[in-house]
Amino acid sequence: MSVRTVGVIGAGTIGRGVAQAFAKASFDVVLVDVSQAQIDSAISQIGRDLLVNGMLSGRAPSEPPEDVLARIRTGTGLAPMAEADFVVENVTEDWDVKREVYEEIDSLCRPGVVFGVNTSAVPITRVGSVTGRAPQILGLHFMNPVPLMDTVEVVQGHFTSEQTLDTALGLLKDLGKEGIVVQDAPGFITNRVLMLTINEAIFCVQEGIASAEDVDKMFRGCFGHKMGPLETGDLIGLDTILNSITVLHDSFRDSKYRPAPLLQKMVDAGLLGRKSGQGFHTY
Ligand SMILES: NC(=O)c1ccc[n+]([C@@H]2O[C@H](COP(=O)([O-])OP(=O)(O)OC[C@H]3O[C@@H](n4cnc5c(N)ncnc54)[C@H](O)[C@@H]3O)[C@@H](O)[C@H]2O)c1
Repeated sequence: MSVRTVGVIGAGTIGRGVAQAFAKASFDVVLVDVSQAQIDSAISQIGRDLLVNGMLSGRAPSEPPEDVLARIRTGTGLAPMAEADFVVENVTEDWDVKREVYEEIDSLCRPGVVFGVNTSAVPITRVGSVTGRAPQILGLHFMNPVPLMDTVEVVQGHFTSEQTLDTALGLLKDLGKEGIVVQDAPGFITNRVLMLTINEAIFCVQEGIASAEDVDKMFRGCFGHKMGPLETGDLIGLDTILNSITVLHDSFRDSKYRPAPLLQKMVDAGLLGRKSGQGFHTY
């Protein structure tokens, strides 16, 4: 099936970036959310981003932002998904919320339409099991901010077909992104490794081995990373880090994923990183 219209469900942090990336690459986009306020905020952020990124690139914009925005239609229910040739779901990371969405779109969308699951930890095979189209379901773990990150973790569920993978990898190429295929496992690759690293860095600070500033400085200076693990944790949100490492702990039942007590304490104190103004660093 050739893809012209992309359905994007969820207009939050990641969904708005996904909508922007597809519209910029000349696809027609239908962006839906349960909240009109989220849609309004998404559309104004996309407009601002298109302007700023155009200026930062130092090149004349290939297209005025209003032309890109004109390719994004919006709605507050799932009904418009009936028009989609390909769907990317980006709703809240809560299995009950996601399950309801998949049950509904499975009956709304044409047979053969592929569903890309954007999730940090929900198993792709489980999503497939609540639909009648498991071969057409795969994970598309976009990174934040979507328009600037050129690699996507593509997750093959137990029943995901090769044809589905080919369709998705081709679409990502159209967005100027490379998809890297991994198998379905808790946290996939990115979150499994990253969360463990951030959690271990938090243990080091807790034990007084080094300050948060020095831990981050070492990762930047010694390894050439753009950001250290604690800065990265602050960017993602320490509540999200705690949630993710807890999912890994529950899934593997392996004590190496136990959350650092200092991480739990900071979340209890409301010190969540950038979004609260204070985490391991001050913003
Ligand atoms: N934030 C990140 O850095 C990041 C990175 C990769 C993947 N993800 C994954 O992407 C998904 C979304 O994360 P986010 O950070 O954008 O969350 P978010 O909370 O910013 O946005 C979620 C959006 O989903 C909407 N929503 C909830 N129920 C809905 C429904 N039934 N129908 C339509 N919309 C609904 C909410 O109103 C909200 O706007 C999660 O599964 C998350 O794990 C997030």
